[in-house]
Amino acid sequence: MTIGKALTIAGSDSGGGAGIQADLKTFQELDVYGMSVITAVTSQNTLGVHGVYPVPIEGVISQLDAIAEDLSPDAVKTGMLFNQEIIQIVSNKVQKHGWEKIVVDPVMIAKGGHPLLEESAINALINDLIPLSFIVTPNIPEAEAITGIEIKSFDDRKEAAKKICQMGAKHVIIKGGHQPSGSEIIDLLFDGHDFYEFKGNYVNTKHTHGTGCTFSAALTAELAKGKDVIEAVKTAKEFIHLAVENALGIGGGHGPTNHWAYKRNLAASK
Ligand SMILES: Nc1ncnc2c1ncn2[C@@H]1O[C@H](COP(=O)(O)OP(=O)(O)OP(=O)(O)O)[C@@H](O)[C@H]1O
Ligand SMILES: Cc1ncc(CO)c(N)n1
Repeated sequence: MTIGKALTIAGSDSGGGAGIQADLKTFQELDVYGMSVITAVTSQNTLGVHGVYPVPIEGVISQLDAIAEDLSPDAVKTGMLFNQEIIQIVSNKVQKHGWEKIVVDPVMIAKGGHPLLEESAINALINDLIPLSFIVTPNIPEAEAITGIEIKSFDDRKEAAKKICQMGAKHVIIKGGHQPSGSEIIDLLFDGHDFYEFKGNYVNTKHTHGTGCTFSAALTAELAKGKDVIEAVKTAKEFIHLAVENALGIGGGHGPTNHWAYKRNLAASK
């Protein structure tokens, strides 16, 4: 039996709804073997971020090298990278080890407003990581920070997507969670030539902690299985939609999504 192998390079969320924890849960649910490089430990719950503790750079290097020596990931995602030094190391190692299917989720700010990336690191993200990416998955504020384009309309989003591909990304998907279009949320994919829209009903809930991480992890899992980008985005959108629709109601703030929902729904429909 061959099994897809996916690696997440991201921060730990003690609350379990976002970051490394969301990524590994998602990989598991999509039948992909999950591995992790932890860049920072965060103390968080559904109410907010209490603290951020970056892993010393030697620790990040050592985790990346240990994986490269023995396990070759079929797809790799990056999440919270926190600072310029970590971004540059990740960029070097990705190139050195010839890892190809790189999904860059340019995590910048937690739902409650706490920064998860130092502002001085945005240039490193643009110069060192985006050019290596197979796909970048910004939300609207992240796309604005990367491109300097203020996104108010769908046309602004298209312009920002073009600019991100010009920076060297093979694909970009600008997610619509921060700007619902009526009763729908539209995620916009650009492959350098064409635009594709992925639509889903907007679910009126405050339980959206980790939606971005879960979406990009599902996308990475599908790429690790060898799916093409359109198929992978379709599955990722379905996965996150069901996860939000069936949120667990855990915690007093922005609760986690339901990582079991996609597989249970699939099993029930058989
Ligand atoms: N209320 C919702 N109902 C349905 N789908 C949603 C909802 N909120 C987000 N999504 C979906 O979740 C995915 C992530 O979108 P979003 O724009 O929220 O990312 P994000 O802001 O990066 O998340 P995070 O805050 O975890 O970083 C997208 O596919 C989006 O369509
Ligand atoms: C560790 C971590 N990564 C990403 C996010 C964004 O959802 C978060 N809240 N925490």
